[in-house]
Amino acid sequence: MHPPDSLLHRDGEPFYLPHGDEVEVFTQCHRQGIPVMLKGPTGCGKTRFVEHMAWRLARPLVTVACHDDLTANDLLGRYLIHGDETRWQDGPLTRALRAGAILYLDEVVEARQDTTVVIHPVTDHRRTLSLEKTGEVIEAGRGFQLVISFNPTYQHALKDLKPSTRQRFAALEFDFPDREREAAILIAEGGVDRGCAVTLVELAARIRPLRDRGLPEAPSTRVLVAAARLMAAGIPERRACEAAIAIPLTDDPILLETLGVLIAGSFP
Ligand SMILES: Nc1ncnc2c1ncn2[C@@H]1O[C@H](COP(=O)(O)OP(=O)(O)OP(=O)(O)O)[C@@H](O)[C@H]1O
Repeated sequence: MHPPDSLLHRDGEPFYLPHGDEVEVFTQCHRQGIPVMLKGPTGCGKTRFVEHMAWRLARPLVTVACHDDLTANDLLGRYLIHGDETRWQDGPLTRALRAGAILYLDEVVEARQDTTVVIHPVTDHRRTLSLEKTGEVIEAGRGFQLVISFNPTYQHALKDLKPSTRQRFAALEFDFPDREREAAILIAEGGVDRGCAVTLVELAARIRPLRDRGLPEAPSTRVLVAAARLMAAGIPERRACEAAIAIPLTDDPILLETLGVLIAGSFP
């Protein structure tokens, strides 16, 4: 999965504004063949970071959105019937290994533990995968790297990674960017001017503490970018905030009213 063309720089570089040393640490992990875990809330730039790193390291990117029906065979591949013959079709893990790609397993805790175990042999010194169904042993191509993401707030006792899985990864922590960076992202991605970007960031700073008053999720950089894009496209500011920020965040009428008041205060 790659960002739409509109999000690419002219030379194809996916726009990513770093918050620390994550680019250097990831580059070294890639060089040393160390798998990487990205931890952080939804919409804070993890996917964009991987897209950016794949571009920087000139590796293909294979992305899998994990869910609880994902089976080991979905990752490995399966025999499919073509006319009267059966042919093996690689799954994303097998394809990524052969191509020396970066394999990004998004929201990996959603996948069942028996599924996540199939990644073990490719995350340690073996870097090989034994495909029982075809009898093949696949060695990871040069440049192959496994990256997983997870959002610690979604986590509960039944949905955690096994310690033996966790300890195979180096981890990078992500959070919402600081105000200056978030405003710069809204200008670059949302196409709004600085004044509007700063107002949106300040609005988010007022909304985020409402989590203590029952708001299920803090507004992410993603929803701010969406609001900025609607504004840049001519949708009135308050309507853009309501459509992109308030209504997606909650169904609770009292919280919606509070959000409406905060929006009206920011965009009078
Ligand atoms: N540091 C950043 N640089 C550039 N854009 C960013 C950055 N952080 C967030 N964004 C913007 O926020 C949007 C959402 O980020 P992204 O899709 O990477 O979130 P995510 O952390 O992968 O979320 P999820 O866990 O839901 O998959 C991006 O499309 C981009 O517009």
